[in-house]
Amino acid sequence: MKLYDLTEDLLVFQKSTSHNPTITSVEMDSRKIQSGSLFVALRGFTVDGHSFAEQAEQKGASAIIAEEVLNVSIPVIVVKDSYRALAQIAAKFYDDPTKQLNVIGVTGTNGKTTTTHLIENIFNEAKRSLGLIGTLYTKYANETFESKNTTPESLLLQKTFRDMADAGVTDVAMEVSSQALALGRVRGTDFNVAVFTNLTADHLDYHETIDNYKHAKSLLFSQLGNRYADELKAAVLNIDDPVSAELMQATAAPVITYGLSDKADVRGKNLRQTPSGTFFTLEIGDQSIDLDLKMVGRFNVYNALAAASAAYVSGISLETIKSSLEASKPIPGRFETVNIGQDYAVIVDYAHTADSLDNIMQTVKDLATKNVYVVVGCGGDRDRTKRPEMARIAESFADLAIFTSDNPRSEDPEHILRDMVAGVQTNRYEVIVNRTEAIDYAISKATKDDVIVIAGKGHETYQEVNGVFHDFDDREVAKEAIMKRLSQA
Ligand SMILES: CC(=O)N[C@H]1[C@@H](OP(=O)(O)OP(=O)(O)OC[C@H]2O[C@@H](n3ccc(=O)[nH]c3=O)[C@H](O)[C@@H]2O)O[C@H](CO)[C@@H](O)[C@@H]1O[C@H](C)C(=O)N[C@@H](C)C(=O)N[C@H](CCC(=O)O)C(=O)O
Ligand SMILES: Nc1ncnc2c1ncn2[C@@H]1O[C@H](COP(=O)(O)OP(=O)(O)OP(=O)(O)O)[C@@H](O)[C@H]1O
Ligand SMILES: N[C@H](CCC[C@H](N)C(=O)O)C(=O)O
Ligand SMILES: [Mg+2]
Repeated sequence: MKLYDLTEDLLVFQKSTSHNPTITSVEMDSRKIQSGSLFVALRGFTVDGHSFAEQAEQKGASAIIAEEVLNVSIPVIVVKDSYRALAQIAAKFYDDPTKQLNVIGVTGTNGKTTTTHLIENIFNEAKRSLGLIGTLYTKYANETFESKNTTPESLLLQKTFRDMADAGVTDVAMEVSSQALALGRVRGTDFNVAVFTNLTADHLDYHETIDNYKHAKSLLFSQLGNRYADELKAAVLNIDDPVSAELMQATAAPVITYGLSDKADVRGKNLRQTPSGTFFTLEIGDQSIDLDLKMVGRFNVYNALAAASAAYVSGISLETIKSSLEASKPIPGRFETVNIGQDYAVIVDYAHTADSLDNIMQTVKDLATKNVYVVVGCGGDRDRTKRPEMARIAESFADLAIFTSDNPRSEDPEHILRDMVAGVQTNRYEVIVNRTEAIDYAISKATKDDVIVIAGKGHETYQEVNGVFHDFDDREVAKEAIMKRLSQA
């Protein structure tokens, strides 16, 4: 593709030459440049991509998109905002793949990974070919790719959509993080369905205020647009979360609501918890069907209702929704049980916000017949305000809370733990900085029918300390501790 064709829709401030080279690839990382690449220079959080312009030229780049005039001899197109330009160029270079796909974006503080997996199960059952993009991985056509971000930068995202469309994918379920929305990673993505799970405090290190955070989330709904031609457009909103009223105003698309209240279009009724799941009646308009969800917790009913709504507006029948939700497989690190024959329960869960911890602990407390222990920490270089809150919630539900390290990143683990302990109101807690020792300790205390919750890291297989990713998997550490105890018995 010629440079000018690729950039014809950009708002261009300056062009260094009228030379119009052929572009064979688009790159935002100078290290990946090959002969014929277009390099888009981004000002990042760590480094400024503009400082790699000369390197890009030496490696054979044909042209550069930048926010300033550069001292290179290849064509430079100066734009106001390289991130915006990148999203437009990427969509164009990969021939607008999302025009060919039914794209379902899921946003909200908690439940995105779970909801997208439930959507995947429903679409698989309906024999549609669905691609998944999110925290755990990108997955389509029987292949799985590692994720660095929950929502990738626009360039990788558009390439992924193109590969999906070429592989015969028809529908995509993707997690859309608030950071991705704020940074414009999904500009250029033509969403058909936008789903909102809930909003509670998180990521305030990044967004600073809850209003900014809310605003970032609302971008998914404001960019959803109107329904035109034969294209499906729908905003799927959780009516029981007050933020939905604002999102309803933000979107021009038709709205379908879900929730437990009577006012919802898609309703969950007659909830009944069992140790292995939740029975409820799924009502859509005047249709209703009983459903035996193999997931515990009221919050998972919300996730199921969100997934059911997205599937319903995409044309999938209630019967298919029922059978696929009933057969849903466990999601890695989400209420994942570690069971090697011990007589107490060990649950690994990704609750790393106050609201998710509250939900998971409430659910466990409702089901437990004996003592409940929780091992939990908070990530470093992340929202500090959630630390005392999470500690308070942990000790309020558990008979004993063991506070430990999550991913300390660049922070002193003792300092993070001090922030947590500032929130406690009882003495039902202990502090053990080393996460392996904390898990060992919890397991050494358990007796028959007790429940141990290990929260915060879920599926993660590493612990990040000062930029180094050490192998660490709560499920493996718990298994070893249980085995050690069983062998000593
Ligand atoms: C704060 C943030 O969002 N950072 C993202 C950002 O990194 P960055 O700004 O530090 O990039 P940088 O290293 O400064 O590089 C700037 C530019 O120079 C280029 N470069 C760099 C080096 C070089 O030699 N040559 C070169 O050209 C880079 O390719 C880049 O284009 O761009 C990277 C590439 O797209 C992202 O992977 C990275 O996400 C990091 C890993 C991150 O932790 N992000 C978090 C905040 C995030 O986005 N989280 C949400 C999920 C949260 C949730 O689910 O709860 C997410 O969607 O993942
Ligand atoms: N609808 C929900 N409401 C509140 N808490 C939830 C909900 N669904 C899941 N959780 C809790 O939040 C944790 C994370 O769930 P999930 O991974 O689905 O969310 P997420 O939005 O993808 O999170 P992240 O932004 O970190 O990727 C779960 O392990 C569970 O404890
Ligand atoms: N996407 C979230 C995940 C947090 C997981 C938790 N284990 C932590 O490290 O804080 C974040 O990066 O804030
Ligand atoms: Mg997720």
